[in-house]
Amino acid sequence: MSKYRIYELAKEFNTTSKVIMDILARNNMAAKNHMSSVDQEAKQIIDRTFARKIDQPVPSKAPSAPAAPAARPESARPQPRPGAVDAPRRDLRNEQPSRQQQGEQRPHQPNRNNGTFQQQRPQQAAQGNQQRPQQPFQGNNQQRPQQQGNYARPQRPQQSGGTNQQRPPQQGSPIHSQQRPPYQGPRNAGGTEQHNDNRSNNRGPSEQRNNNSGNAGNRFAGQGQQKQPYSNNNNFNKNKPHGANRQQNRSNHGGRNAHRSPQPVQPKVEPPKPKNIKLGESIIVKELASKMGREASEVIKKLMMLGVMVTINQEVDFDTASLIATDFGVTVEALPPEEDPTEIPEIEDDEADLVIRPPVVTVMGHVDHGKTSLLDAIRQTRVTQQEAGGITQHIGAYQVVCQGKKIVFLDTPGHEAFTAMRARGAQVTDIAILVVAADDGVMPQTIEAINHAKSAKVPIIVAINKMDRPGANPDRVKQQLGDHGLVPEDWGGDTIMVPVSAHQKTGIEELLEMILLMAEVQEIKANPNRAAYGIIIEAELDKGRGPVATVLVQKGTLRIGDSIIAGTAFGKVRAMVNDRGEKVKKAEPSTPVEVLGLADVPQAGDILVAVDEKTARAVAEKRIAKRRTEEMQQSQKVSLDDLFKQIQDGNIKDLNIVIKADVQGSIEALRQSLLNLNTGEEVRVSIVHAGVGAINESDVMLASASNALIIGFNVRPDGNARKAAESEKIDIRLYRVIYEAINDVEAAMKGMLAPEYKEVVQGRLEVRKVISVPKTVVAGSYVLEGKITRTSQIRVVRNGVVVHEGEIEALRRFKDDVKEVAAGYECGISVEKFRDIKEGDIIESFVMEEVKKG
Ligand SMILES: Nc1nc2c(ncn2[C@@H]2O[C@H](COP(=O)(O)OP(=O)(O)OP(=O)(O)O)[C@@H](O)[C@H]2O)c(=O)[nH]1
Repeated sequence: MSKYRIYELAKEFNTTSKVIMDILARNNMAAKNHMSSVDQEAKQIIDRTFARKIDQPVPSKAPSAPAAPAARPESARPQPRPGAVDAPRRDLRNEQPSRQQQGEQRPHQPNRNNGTFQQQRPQQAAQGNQQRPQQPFQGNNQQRPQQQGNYARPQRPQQSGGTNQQRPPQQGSPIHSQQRPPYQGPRNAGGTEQHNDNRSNNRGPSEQRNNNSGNAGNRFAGQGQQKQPYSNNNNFNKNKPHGANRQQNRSNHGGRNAHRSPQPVQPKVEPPKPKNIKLGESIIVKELASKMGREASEVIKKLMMLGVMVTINQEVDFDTASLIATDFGVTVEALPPEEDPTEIPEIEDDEADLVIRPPVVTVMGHVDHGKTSLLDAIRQTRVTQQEAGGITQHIGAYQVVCQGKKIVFLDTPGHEAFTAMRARGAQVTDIAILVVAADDGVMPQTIEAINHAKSAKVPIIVAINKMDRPGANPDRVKQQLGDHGLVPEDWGGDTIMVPVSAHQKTGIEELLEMILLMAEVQEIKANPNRAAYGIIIEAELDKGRGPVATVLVQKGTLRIGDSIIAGTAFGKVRAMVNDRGEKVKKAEPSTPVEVLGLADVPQAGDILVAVDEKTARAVAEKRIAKRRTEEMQQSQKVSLDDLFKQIQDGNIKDLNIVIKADVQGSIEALRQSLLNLNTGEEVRVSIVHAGVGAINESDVMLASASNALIIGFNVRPDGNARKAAESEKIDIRLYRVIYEAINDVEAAMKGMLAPEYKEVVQGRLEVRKVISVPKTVVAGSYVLEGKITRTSQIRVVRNGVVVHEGEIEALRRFKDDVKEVAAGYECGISVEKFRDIKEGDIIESFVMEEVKKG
């Protein structure tokens, strides 16, 4: 008969000897100690006990198999409890083959619950063993669904510091579950006994308060069982890792909440997610997100991925917004552009209504290459000579006739100061004549002119001027132009180049023919039968006639009586004068005319449109309001405070200027020249306002608000403006020569440039005697080192602390005023506005020297 020692059995079932002895004791088989031997019958009981445990169902939703209990330290293992040891069963299973190999008689698994052990312990059976006898061994705890709810329930982790004993059996109720955070791990870090985990139940006497083991466990299980059938299986938890329990507990919460949730759970309302949205030209990120039913952060994230860094309140343009929307699977529809109340919608002309019109030509080129001379030559040969009796009027543009066809020349000879005007000229121009002096060749402004024409997509005809000059070298000019993309026709290129002499009036005819040829090729057309549309070439305030604007009509026909608007000026065409000084009743496309009747002086480059009177007035008012706002915003940017602070901080300073002049051309010249002074970084010229006409009170008030000076060119301030300027201390400068104005401003800027100073200490003196005289205090001092001069700045230092800094009132030796006292000499000093000088004070003399910039 086989004998088995207790400790051997314990080892075999991977448990303690005490567990084995307890099992045997319950079966009336006493064993003294772990060395005691037991017989085969006892071995079978132990076998059955542990085999039955294997068969006990395990919840189906239990997490994946926990770590083998064998891996845990002995101390962490559960105390022996009858029929409740889960740990060994796993090992037992693992060991089954070996036992079978040994030929052990194991009870048939399905029937093992009917064994003696079960029958002898009805209480145990009530805990669940009887309820699960029929379950076949699955070999997988997870396939045992019924146990899930019950085993987990008593194991719910307690709140930190809590004990199971204090808890009612319902401690794992949904309310508790909801109130507790799902994981209390960190709080328990110092003592796992706070877990209501069965693993910790048997760690020590004190910890057993918290556990469900032994009677407590059974009682607890029993209570649970009364409510729920499988509560006894709480013991399974003993071998579950913390995580598994917590996870299980969490999974149970939902289920129980579903049954008895006292608090209604608000379903999360998902914002609607439209499939299609409409977008304007731009949209704020926040709005875009809400339109798509998304979180702004999602949109920002997508934008960031596109490399667009924006905040929630920033705008993105239509294209960017469309990209983002597409990314979210939302289709985008473009909203029609919002109507700008300051804009007048342009009329689209029907192709069939277009007829040939004269080309508009601009003459461009470097300084002194002969633009004016060429224009004069053309005018003289074509206007004054051919149009007998016609007196050429200088209105900024004129028409010539060649081969019975008209050509319009814009009379805007170039100079650096006219760059802005010239750029505008290129926009109204059909053909650009580039004047290049045959002797001088291509110069910087020649290249600039080429670029202007190219950017305006205006074809260029080159006039190689001054061909009469001895140094004329047209081939060199052609070569230089070739380097800039203008290859002459005779060299295989497509640029027409005509050698001319403005002086000798040679080549003019050929040049005009070439212009007509190009106009033909370009098919320059316009619809004359519609409301007039043109550009302001020049505008001025005429003493007798009021505002006079030279208009180049581009489309439609302008007639006397037409209601017109140009920029902020509106009115009715009262009279029109052509370039020959003749009064005309209508002006067709490509006709330059002087227009009288506007209420205000428009700006060069403004678009003139003929509209009904009501619209003209309304739009003009809106434009005036818009301009005022813009001017206000501009002037607000540079307040006195800001300027002062910027100077102090050494930041960029703004020299604000208001320009008033007699004609628009002068304004443009002044503005451009002044802005060209903005080469350095220290002072920036800013034109806050520019207008035609006398300097008025409102100009002074604007200058006052924006800390600006006023430059008047060929204009004078009126009486009110003078008074206002006096009271507001506004500097008004009046000029008759543009360059004088520019020179003055340049000088003022240099004066304004903040010079950098550094302190240079000259000497140190010691105050040895203080003498009070009726009006001042004289400090009898000795020059310790260096020197002191009458113009030195001084600082009085007492015990290392500067008590005063200022200037010298008097510097004397004996009774004579002196300019300078050197080291080793005595002198008498009185300090300006400072009488508190004391014996022993040190006087430091220093000067501030400007740091020369390289
Ligand atoms: N020999 C000669 N001299 C010319 C010819 N055309 C112009 N000049 C002279 O060149 C100088 C400049 O001529 P302008 O017509 O004033 O030149 P511009 O390009 O209009 O000059 P800005 O208006 O200052 O840009 C004047 O002294 C002209 O007399 C020419 O065909 N032959």
